[in-house]
Amino acid sequence: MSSDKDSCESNVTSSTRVAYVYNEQYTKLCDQMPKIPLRASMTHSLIAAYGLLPHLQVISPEAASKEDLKLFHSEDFIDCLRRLSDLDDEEKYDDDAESYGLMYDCPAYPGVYDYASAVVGGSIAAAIHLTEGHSQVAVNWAGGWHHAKRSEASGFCYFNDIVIAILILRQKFDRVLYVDLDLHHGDGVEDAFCSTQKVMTVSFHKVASGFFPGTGLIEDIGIGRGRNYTVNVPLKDGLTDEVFLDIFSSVINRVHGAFKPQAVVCQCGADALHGDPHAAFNLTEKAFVRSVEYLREWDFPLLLLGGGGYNFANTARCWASITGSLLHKELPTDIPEHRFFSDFGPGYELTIEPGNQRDLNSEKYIEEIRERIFGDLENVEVEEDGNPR
Ligand SMILES: CC1(C)CN(C2CCCC2)C(=O)N1c1ccccc1/C=C/C(=O)NO
Ligand SMILES: [Zn+2]
Repeated sequence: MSSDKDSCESNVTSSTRVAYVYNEQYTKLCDQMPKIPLRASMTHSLIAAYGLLPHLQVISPEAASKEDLKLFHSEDFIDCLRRLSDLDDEEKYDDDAESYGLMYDCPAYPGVYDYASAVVGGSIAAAIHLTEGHSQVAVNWAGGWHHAKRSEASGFCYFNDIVIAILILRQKFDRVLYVDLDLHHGDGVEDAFCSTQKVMTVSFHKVASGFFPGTGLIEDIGIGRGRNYTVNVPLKDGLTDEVFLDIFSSVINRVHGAFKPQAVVCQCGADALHGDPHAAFNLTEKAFVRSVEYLREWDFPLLLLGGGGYNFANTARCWASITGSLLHKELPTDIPEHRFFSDFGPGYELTIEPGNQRDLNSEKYIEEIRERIFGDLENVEVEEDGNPR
């Protein structure tokens, strides 16, 4: 006779369990990223402080091997990053470095190879967890580095963990949907899959003159066989939760109907939040939580990744809120006492205030881009293949 506990445990099936990539060494390594110091620990500590760890299936990652990295990156780029990462500062920059983007925004600071390959290992572990059917949702908040190219670091992204995770999902799922919620265009992932019908990339991001990376225009819809399988939703400063969720749900609904994805990867870069130093959009965590809830409703394998996010307390608030929502847990508004409590002042609350910048996204503008995207999606038709998931 199983006890209540056993029976309640047994009804945690693969479809309700949420896999969560974490181990102490991994998080300490991610904490060392110069531009986001301690952000990984702040996110994990808040999730732990809300008592969510016992409800998560923690998966401990290993660093990606060179073979793993070669699924997407060129060997010469991998070798160069390895070499530069082991040097200390003086003889750091040879002309190789420049051609691989390993200067300026992406310095090959000591240990960057270990950090970047650990993060790829985290997203690989999450993707494998989904292809093996152990859970329907897997989360790697330290992942999401969407700008990295095959042979070039870019925008503070060194190895593209997202592309490699999608390639792994593609070993089992015929059609994979990639959704990018980061403030910046997910150019590295779009470039990797712009000429295939097997991966549809949908990026919601700010477009403005001089704003990085400068790509992701509405007319960029993919090339060759991949034409119409790239979707870009260019948005302007002042975006609100309501306007975002309206365009998000209408576009994603059409994408779902046209592309019929069998697995979804969603990059949840939190630099689109109000309070981020970019000070671009007025979004709160509700925009992210509701977007993920929307994707969750389709109940196919879902991989969630982090990305940008330079107001570290707000980034932790956003990703902890998403994690709570995945577990159908209502999190109390008051931030629990924990190691980083003092960073959550002055309000010490989980919710983020909406920004009040003027919204440059007029109704007319939003209607124009919605109609344009709907028109392009009319050209997408996938035959319902017989393959099981
Ligand atoms: C160096 C960081 C990554 C940090 N950062 C912070 C510093 C203070 C305010 C924002 C940037 O703007 N950065 C960038 C610099 C050059 C090019 C790209 C990015 C960001 C990319 C990104 O977030 N993609 O999703
Ligand atoms: Zn970003």
